[in-house]
Amino acid sequence: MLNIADYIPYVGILDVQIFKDTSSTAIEWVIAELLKHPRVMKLVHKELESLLGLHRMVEETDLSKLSYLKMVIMETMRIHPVAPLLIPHESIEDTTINGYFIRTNNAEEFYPGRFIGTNIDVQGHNFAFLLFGSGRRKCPRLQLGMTVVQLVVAQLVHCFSLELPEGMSPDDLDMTEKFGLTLPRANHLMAIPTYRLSALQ
Ligand code: HEM
Repeated sequence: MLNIADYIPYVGILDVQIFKDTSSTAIEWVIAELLKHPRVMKLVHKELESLLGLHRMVEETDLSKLSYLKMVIMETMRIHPVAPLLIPHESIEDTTINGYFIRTNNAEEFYPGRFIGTNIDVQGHNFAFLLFGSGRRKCPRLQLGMTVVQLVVAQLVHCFSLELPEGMSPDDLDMTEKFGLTLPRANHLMAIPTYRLSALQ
């Protein structure tokens, strides 16, 4: 059995609290959402396999090609904002504002495909989506944070099939948050890994 929080080597090496808090929180939530949504996990595996095969690990230079994985990470961080004090909002009824249609109540639905065909990114230019803040006080380590989250998630998911502990179904997965300056899982995520890469078997 693997405690995902203990299995984040890049974060462990850099002994910087802010770095550990933000990046490891995001990584743990991404893996939790993937375990909760096996169909999305399959699509991430498919993207990784079609781009890299199963004979080598993901490298930093591969990340720009992993567009579905990036959407999964953005969708996870939209639902579980690492720095939650930028208050989240939700529409309580279907509405149109300045020509933009805003659907009711789908803010909590995990749907990475919502970013397809949009130019929404994490840079803080889209005020609907401010994962790292915006303007002069936005996160100065946005690039580092995103790169580490993408690389660690890509390597974990590419190298291992991750299964929930025996008898637990995706619907049983506890997604309780612990509110504070950051928004980690209330309980660490446990998963059972099996090697996928042929070189590692
Ligand atoms: C997934 C990773 C991360 C997320 C989601 C994140 C998010 C944020 C957010 C939302 C803010 C507040 C921006 C505002 O007030 O408008 C912030 C500020 C800040 N972040 Fe990050 N961060 C991440 C990673 C990191 C890392 C890795 C470091 C340092 C190694 C870092 C250092 C800082 C600092 C120093 C500030 C304060 C900036 C200021 O007040 O001028 N962050 N971050």
